[in-house]
Amino acid sequence: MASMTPSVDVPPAPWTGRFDGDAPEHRRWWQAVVPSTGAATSGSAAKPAALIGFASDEGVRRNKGRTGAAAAPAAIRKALGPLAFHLDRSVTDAGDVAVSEGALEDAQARLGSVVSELLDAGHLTAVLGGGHETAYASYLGVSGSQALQQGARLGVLNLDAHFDLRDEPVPSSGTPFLQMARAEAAAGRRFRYAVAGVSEANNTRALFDTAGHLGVQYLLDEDCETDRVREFVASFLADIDVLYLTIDLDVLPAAVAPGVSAPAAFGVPLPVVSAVCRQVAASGKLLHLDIAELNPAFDVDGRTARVAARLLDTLLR
Ligand SMILES: N=CN[C@@H](CCC(=O)O)C(=O)O
Ligand SMILES: [Mn+2]
Ligand SMILES: [Mn+2]
Repeated sequence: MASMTPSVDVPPAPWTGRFDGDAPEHRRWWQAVVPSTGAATSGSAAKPAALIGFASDEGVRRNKGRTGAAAAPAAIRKALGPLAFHLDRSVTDAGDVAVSEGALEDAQARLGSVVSELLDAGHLTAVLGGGHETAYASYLGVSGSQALQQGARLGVLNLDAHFDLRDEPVPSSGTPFLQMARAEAAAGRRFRYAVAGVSEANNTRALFDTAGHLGVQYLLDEDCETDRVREFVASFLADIDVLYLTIDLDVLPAAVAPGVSAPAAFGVPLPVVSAVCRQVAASGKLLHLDIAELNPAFDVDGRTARVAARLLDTLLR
């Protein structure tokens, strides 16, 4: 008898999409995804993937942004459902962790526990955010996993127009990577953090200084041409054992990703972001990923949700 993974607030709901038939050659995501039992079961060689939603607006609200990201997990599942399923791995849906009445820290801790548990059961975990406060919850999950406890060197790669290294009294969508830096220092580990797509115009001198002090490796949006990003990512991957990839959809140009809190005037082109996803997926080092900052209230005909779904499909190949 299948049981729900403990600690989620919203159990997995049925997926929907176009129906072309029951045979394997007709399969789409909505027909392939099964509700999570917490245990990893896979008939194929690749690790099974587990999707977990983080229905959170609280980080963006605290960061003075445009709220609406709590509706993103459902919007991403809706965009993924009709896509043709070409994956070599099985995919389970663990449902959502939700933030209630401003209790962000509690929800981040709970999502962290769910992620650790799914990682330790042998899954490739993928969180559907939520604002970028999702990243600190992801980090809690990754840092609590057996892989890290056993000494694996973690790298955090962020595709984002922003550093999200704000030094604020209250955690938000603007602070997750400074929170990680402090937690890694407290654990006596080196914080390996790289950001591709940083917009100089949208990060203050103070944020660049913090990045400098922390030894953050970054590439500006204007320098994100495919070969250069490929080299940047390859050199980051060379120095780590396991990767946590986080995609803030505002790394993309506003025309491609209008449904975010802070749309990018410049942005990194989708083919470049997609190439990074393929590179990361092929590296064998991807431990965990998340996709953050989708805001369906500002989306145009589901454009941003479709991009999120397409990138997830690429990453889980
Ligand atoms: N996740 C948030 N990132 C940005 C938002 C910037 C903005 O709202 O303009 C930040 O805090 O820097
Ligand atoms: Mn951003
Ligand atoms: Mn961000």
